[in-house]
Amino acid sequence: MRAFLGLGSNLGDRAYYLGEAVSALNRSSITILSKSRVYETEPWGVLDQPPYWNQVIEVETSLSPLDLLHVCQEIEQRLGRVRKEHWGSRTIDIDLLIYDNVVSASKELTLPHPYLEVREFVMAPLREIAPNLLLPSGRPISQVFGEGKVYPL
Ligand SMILES: Nc1ncnc2c1ncn2[C@@H]1O[C@H](COP(=O)(O)OP(=O)(O)OP(=O)(O)O)[C@@H](O)[C@H]1O
Ligand SMILES: Nc1nc2c(c(=O)[nH]1)N=C(CO)CN2
Repeated sequence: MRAFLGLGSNLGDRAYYLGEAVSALNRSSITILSKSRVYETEPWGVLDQPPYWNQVIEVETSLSPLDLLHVCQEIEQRLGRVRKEHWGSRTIDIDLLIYDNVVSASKELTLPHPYLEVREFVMAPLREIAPNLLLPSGRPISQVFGEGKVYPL
């Protein structure tokens, strides 16, 4: 199945953390189909934190949504992610944005990602690699812009 993952980092060597996360995802059960450019983005939600670097990748995977989530969380742990405040700074964050047409609303995994369409740090890289995507809301991605300024590196 195809899925889109959102990567973000705003602590430490952001390029290192994004690069390590992408290469850690390129494993037996996950094939990376495409990667967006990296974008420097203004913090969303909690504003007084360092700017992020964000990227979106498209993958093909045989993993279930939950197993894919757990792989992402394992990579976050390995890259030293420490959860302090919600939406706070982190070395690396890997979110499941979209997984095929799956809609799930469990606390552990909500799909599509609940903030997908309101975050320009997600929409800009996603629009770059999937310009004809029809969003879960039914709107074409070319017509949907989230909040926040983004600057492609
Ligand atoms: N689509 C999803 N992708 C990633 N995590 C999810 C998703 N849906 C629910 N979660 C749950 O959200 C919990 C908190 O994740 P995390 O701390 O990364 O949130 P955040 O990245 O700070 O905020 P946000 O989820 O708004 O991006 C995780 O333990 C995970 O189980
Ligand atoms: N620019 C930007 N802002 C954020 C980000 C992020 O990845 N990029 N992640 C958050 C929590 O997931 C909260 N705010």
